[in-house]
Amino acid sequence: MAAAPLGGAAGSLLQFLRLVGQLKRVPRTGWVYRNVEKPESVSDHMYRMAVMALVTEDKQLNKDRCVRLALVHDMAECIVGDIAPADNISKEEKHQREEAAMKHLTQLLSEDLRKEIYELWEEYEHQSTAEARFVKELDQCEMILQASEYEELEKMPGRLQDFYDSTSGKFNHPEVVQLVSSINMERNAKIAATTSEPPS
Ligand SMILES: Nc1nc2c(ncn2[C@H]2C[C@H](O)[C@@H](COP(=O)(O)O)O2)c(=O)[nH]1
Ligand SMILES: [Mn+2]
Repeated sequence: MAAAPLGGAAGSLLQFLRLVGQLKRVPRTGWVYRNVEKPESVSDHMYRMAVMALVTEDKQLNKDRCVRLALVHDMAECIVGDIAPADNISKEEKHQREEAAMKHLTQLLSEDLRKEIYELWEEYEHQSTAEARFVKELDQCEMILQASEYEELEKMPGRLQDFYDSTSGKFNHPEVVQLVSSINMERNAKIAATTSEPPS
């Protein structure tokens, strides 16, 4: 006999965690559209962003807040999916869908947690703090790092160039600039090695 769904706070928390768990099964649309084999999930992406925030040396940033922002920033995608620029959905429409999803998700939590998580999402969405702006840079840096790893896995250097073109010039934080420079140096060496190989 199926167990009756839990009522009250325990049931709501379980429902919240089940919804968030769906992020493990939401593939990142940007890779799907480029036919990447076994594209990462949204939670994969957020996990490495949280680690990137965890290892920042910038003492002017509230590191704990950065980790929390990374873990929450795409949480709405467990309900609305991963909306990519190629979907041509307006910023307003995307914001409305994600706002409604975050309200639904956080309504399942206690008042304190509801406020904490919703405010983290709003902070990132509105880019209203240095921490939120830093995490946005991590978002885009993590994406181009992942793109370089897919190019390596598929042995197709340069295939995902548009991810680099669209993020070019968007990095300002010194640690992120350094990381992006390292990613580009390694990637460009691989591209050069391929183009200089004698035809087989
Ligand atoms: N082809 C591109 N896809 C992009 C670009 N920027 C983001 N994306 C993809 C990556 C995700 O699947 C999705 C949204 O990413 P968020 O982390 O912002 O939710 O869109 C791009 O420049 N080119
Ligand atoms: Mn993201």
